[in-house]
Amino acid sequence: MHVDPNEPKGDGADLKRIEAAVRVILDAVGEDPNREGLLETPARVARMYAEMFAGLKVDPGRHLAKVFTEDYDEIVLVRDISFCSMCEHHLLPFTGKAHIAYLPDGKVVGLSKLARVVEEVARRPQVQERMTQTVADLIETRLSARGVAVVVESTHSCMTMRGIRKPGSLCMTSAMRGAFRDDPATRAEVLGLINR
Ligand SMILES: Nc1nc2c(ncn2[C@@H]2O[C@H](COP(=O)(O)OP(=O)(O)OP(=O)(O)O)[C@@H](O)[C@H]2O)c(=O)[nH]1
Ligand SMILES: [Zn+2]
Repeated sequence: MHVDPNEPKGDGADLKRIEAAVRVILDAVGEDPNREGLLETPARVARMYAEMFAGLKVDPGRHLAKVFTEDYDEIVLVRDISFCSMCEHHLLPFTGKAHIAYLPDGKVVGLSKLARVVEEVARRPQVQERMTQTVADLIETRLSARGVAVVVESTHSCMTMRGIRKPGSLCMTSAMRGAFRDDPATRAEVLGLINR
């Protein structure tokens, strides 16, 4: 099969089919997809969806494969990891911050890798609850952590721009595993650090 090296890469997404669908949508809302300002729009939107959904084709857990043996068994917390995901109900963005803490069991991971996991898990159509749990599951299983706490706070465009239209509303979700779930003092400690 001939592959044009200049053809935009869709990271697994079918750009041509997305383009065709966007043309249909423009037409259906009463626009003229052939007017000058909209000519390139279907291709732009196709690239945008490929980027926003790039996390569908990858295993975000691969970032947790490289670990460092470290004699440290207290909380590791990376706070304020910004992300942009897509609500699967309206295909509108929800954006905010994720906070990730874990209790290592003899091995720690590079701090940036926690942000890489969030970044990739975010790039899927989903609900915030599932995103929160997916991140927690990956860290718990790949690091065999004694505890994992994931707190996500975000603004859903589908609640601010349309529908109920409540700008400023914030949705918070959390997934607590291991000691953070079972031990109230450990849970209180991590929530104190996240909320500080
Ligand atoms: N639980 C949850 N709900 C979400 C998330 N993102 C969007 N929603 C909600 O999904 C729901 C979809 O409700 P529907 O009644 O099927 O759709 P709708 O008529 O567009 O709903 P409205 O937004 O109330 O106008 C809405 O209440 C959204 O606020 C999310 O991450 N988690
Ligand atoms: Zn929505």
